Amino acid sequence: MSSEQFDLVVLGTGPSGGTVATKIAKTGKRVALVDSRTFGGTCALRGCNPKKVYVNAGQLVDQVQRSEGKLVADASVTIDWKQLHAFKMEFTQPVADKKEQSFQDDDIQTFHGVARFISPDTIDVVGTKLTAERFLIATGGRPRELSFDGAEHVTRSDEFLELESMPEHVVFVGGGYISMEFAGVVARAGCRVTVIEQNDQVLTGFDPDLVNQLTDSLCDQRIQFQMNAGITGIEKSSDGCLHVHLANEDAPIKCGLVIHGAGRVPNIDELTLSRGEIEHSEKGIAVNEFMQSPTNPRVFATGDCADTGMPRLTPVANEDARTATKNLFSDNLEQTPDYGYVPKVAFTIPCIASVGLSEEAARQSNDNVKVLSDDTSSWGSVRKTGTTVAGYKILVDSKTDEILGTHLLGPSAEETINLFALAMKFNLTATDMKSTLFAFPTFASDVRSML
Ligand SMILES: Cc1cc2nc3c(=O)[nH]c(=O)nc-3n(C[C@H](O)[C@H](O)[C@H](O)COP(=O)(O)OP(=O)(O)OC[C@H]3O[C@@H](n4cnc5c(N)ncnc54)[C@H](O)[C@@H]3O)c2cc1C
Ligand SMILES: NC(=O)c1ccc[n+]([C@@H]2O[C@H](COP(=O)([O-])OP(=O)(O)OC[C@H]3O[C@@H](n4cnc5c(N)ncnc54)[C@H](O)[C@@H]3O)[C@@H](O)[C@H]2O)c1
Repeated sequence: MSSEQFDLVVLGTGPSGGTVATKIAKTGKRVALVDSRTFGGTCALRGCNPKKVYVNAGQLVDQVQRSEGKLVADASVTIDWKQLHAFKMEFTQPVADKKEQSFQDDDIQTFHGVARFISPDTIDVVGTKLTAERFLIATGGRPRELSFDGAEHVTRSDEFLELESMPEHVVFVGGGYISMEFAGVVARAGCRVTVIEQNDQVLTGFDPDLVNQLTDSLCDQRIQFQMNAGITGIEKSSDGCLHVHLANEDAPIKCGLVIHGAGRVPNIDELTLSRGEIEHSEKGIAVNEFMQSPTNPRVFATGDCADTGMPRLTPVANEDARTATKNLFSDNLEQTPDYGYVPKVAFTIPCIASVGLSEEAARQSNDNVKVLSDDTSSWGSVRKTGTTVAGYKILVDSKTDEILGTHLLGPSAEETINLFALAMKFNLTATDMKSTLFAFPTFASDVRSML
């Protein structure tokens, strides 16, 4: 077994690991970077970026179809899944080689394989021992294991993004981000969709009233919901069809594909963390406010694998990375993350977005909550797009004028929410926002009418 010594070994090449490796290498430290899959991580290869290509296709078809007889004369557009996949590959295919080359250009030594701790200061990567002064664990997340019979027939999100055709009927397990985003596209591709959710709301974490407005509109578009539903098993018949059995239904749902959208968990099982004396739980690797392991101070963790209590999103992974970069070789640990108010967007059709407190949380912590809300589907800005689903809910402290939370549904919600994240981070009041001139006609200019 060969062995090598580094200042820093980074596990994972996603938004958090790759960034830290590059920044520390530029300070002259000897850095190694390990990944068990192709270089680039989830966001660039199997998450945000390729997903957005598919969502763009779905949104385009949706808008054209809604605009027939208004903006366009003929709405006969279709999604060719094979062509869409090929277009997605234009974005994902070059990533691994480009990333690895750029790491190597920065004198980072790259390793391929599963990293496992064999002691507090050494990992093994397929037979090579890497010893280091510091480690950064940034191994991300993976789909939660499903416990029902036939779970092996469920297609994971990364496999979904490699498919070149869609069957007539697609079932999604879970009604969170992944299912609701992909379901919108699959439906616009002409397939029938069933979303099976174990709870009584899909898209938990978003405003329930806006979610209901969204799901009501989706039900008209070949998407059906099975709420409070438990899957007891999936069987595959000899003709290749899948039969999804639900606890509360006699007849199984017959479909061609079942997609996993039932949540992700920290990807830490293979790391043999106990041998590295690294505290962890099912919520991820324990870290203090400096992103450092409390039980092995040479180890830091960032992104989806770290137990920070933050949403598992790319901007959070980026902020974790900024924090870890500052602290890894600092004599005085000082840098803590500044997450501000993390905006969340589900790229449904149309998008739903949120930043700050929910109405329920705001009312629990504040007696002066003023709720500003409306269905904006009749507003001119929305009608001009052909969209029929839009709304907002803004929570303001009636005494201080502070914006406590903002929830948006409709065209450009994914962009407009960032205005509120900025305003809330820098303590702009509702009156400050209302008195700001925004270019017209834009969706931002609606903000003045909302407040
Ligand atoms: C389908 C999908 C869509 C998403 N869309 C969005 C979105 O629109 N917006 C958003 O903000 N977030 C989105 N996310 C979440 C986002 O991708 C993650 O929050 C982000 O990638 C986390 O970055 P990370 O650096 O923590 O880990 P990752 O990007 O997951 O990278 C971890 C890397 O570690 C490697 N690794 C794992 N185990 C080992 C090991 N033992 N040894 C060596 N290497 C290992 C993996 O191969 C991987 O390359 C999406 C996720 C998915 C799955
Ligand atoms: N736009 C974005 O920012 C974006 C997009 C995709 C993924 N992500 C990230 O990836 C994570 C994982 O996404 P996800 O959609 O898999 O999870 P999720 O946590 O968003 O939603 C999972 C849903 O599945 C349900 N569920 C779990 N087990 C079930 C079962 N056996 N039967 C029926 N329902 C079940 C849960 O009740 C929940 O509603 C997200 O939490 C987020 O961090 C973000």
